Amino acid sequence: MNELDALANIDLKTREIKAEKKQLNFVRIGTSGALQEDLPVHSFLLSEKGMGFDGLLNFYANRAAVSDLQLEDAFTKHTDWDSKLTAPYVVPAAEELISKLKSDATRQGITISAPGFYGPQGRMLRLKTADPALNDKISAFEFEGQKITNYEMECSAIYGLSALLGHHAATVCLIIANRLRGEFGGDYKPHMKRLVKYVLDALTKN
Ligand SMILES: O=P(O)(O)O[C@H]1O[C@H](CO)[C@@H](O)[C@H]1O
Ligand SMILES: O=c1cc[nH]c(=O)[nH]1
Repeated sequence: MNELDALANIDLKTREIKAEKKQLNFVRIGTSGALQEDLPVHSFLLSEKGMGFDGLLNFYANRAAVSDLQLEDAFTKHTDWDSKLTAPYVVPAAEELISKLKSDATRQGITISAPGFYGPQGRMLRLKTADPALNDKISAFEFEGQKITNYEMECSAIYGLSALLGHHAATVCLIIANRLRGEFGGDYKPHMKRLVKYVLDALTKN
């Protein structure tokens, strides 16, 4: 994100920040695991908010200005969040992109970006997780009608840095597994092609 912003908004010869800033649009197309039982494998999930378990945005000044602090507070209380973990941050997607990408073909929700695929998403092989009930608490969480729908690993950082830098971002993921139903989609490439076409069509119409 910083590199892409630098290409647009820093004069690389003089190393000065340009007076007039260019606003970029970022749309992440990814894969994700569902955290709600009614979210089918191979459905398209549009992330209205990104919730970071990675702590990235906490390193930046003014991060509160772009964050949904009420939702963060409700979530940390609901999960009895361990203070030794990084504080979760929540950043909304750009409304302009959400309205272009939202349709009957998408479901909307809050997406958690985890800093790892195993423990940070509640998966256990030989190692047990610190709070084995965390995924159940996440699926049960509701704030002002909003629910957490899925796990992946990049959305929240893209939303957070875009918002701080004045860019627009959205994420649409193909659901490739439903953790609650124990469903795993197998070869998802044809469905990913469908999603890429859907996003390109939605962004270029009108
Ligand atoms: O969405 P893509 O880029 O497929 O990446 C997803 O798959 C990786 C985990 O296997 C994570 O990076 C997650 O976000
Ligand atoms: O469950 C999943 C699926 C894809 N990517 C993730 O990070 N988690």
